[in-house]
Amino acid sequence: MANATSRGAPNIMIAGTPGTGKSTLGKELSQRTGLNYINVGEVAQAAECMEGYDEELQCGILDEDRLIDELEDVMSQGGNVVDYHSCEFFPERWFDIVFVLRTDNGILHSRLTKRGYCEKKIESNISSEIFQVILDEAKESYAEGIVHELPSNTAEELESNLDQIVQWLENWKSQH
Ligand SMILES: Nc1ncnc2c1ncn2[C@@H]1O[C@H](COP(=O)(O)OP(=O)(O)O)[C@@H](O)[C@H]1O
Repeated sequence: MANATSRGAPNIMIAGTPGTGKSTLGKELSQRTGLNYINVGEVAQAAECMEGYDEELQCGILDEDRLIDELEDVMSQGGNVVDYHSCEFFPERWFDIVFVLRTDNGILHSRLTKRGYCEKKIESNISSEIFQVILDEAKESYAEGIVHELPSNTAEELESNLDQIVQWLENWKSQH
């Protein structure tokens, strides 16, 4: 079974409420570091890992077991940046570090409005962000010290987050 010591490069999880900037950060990080970017929502669609549709929240319902099977090989190899809103159902052994992006309510509201989400979906996501649902789930699911909260409101914060993660990656490489 692959673990951090047998992987040639680390696996990084980028989690957070929709609209907090996961794909913006994840894609840019991949470009700067050469890590493989995985958008879990897109993989799930392409590999038909959906098991229905939530009419109220207007989103697909993920078949988590199928998705995990689908990603197992690539995750075992290491060197991935994984973008998905939640991370509590992934195997803990997959990730060397988990970042949870956080965005102020007003900013998040305007990003989700621009995205064309219905009011119910916006409210549900804003309330999830207020109650830091994703952050708490991540903390409950991964070892202490693995989960890090990152502010994601401005271009300056994006740049600072990228710098911090690139620095962490350099340290990881020098230690493995
Ligand atoms: N740190 C940031 N500062 C300002 N705008 C951002 C930041 N991160 C993301 N955005 C913008 O917010 C919107 C949502 O970002 P996105 O990466 O698609 O979020 P997610 O993948 O979490 O749903 C996009 O329009 C993006 O350009």
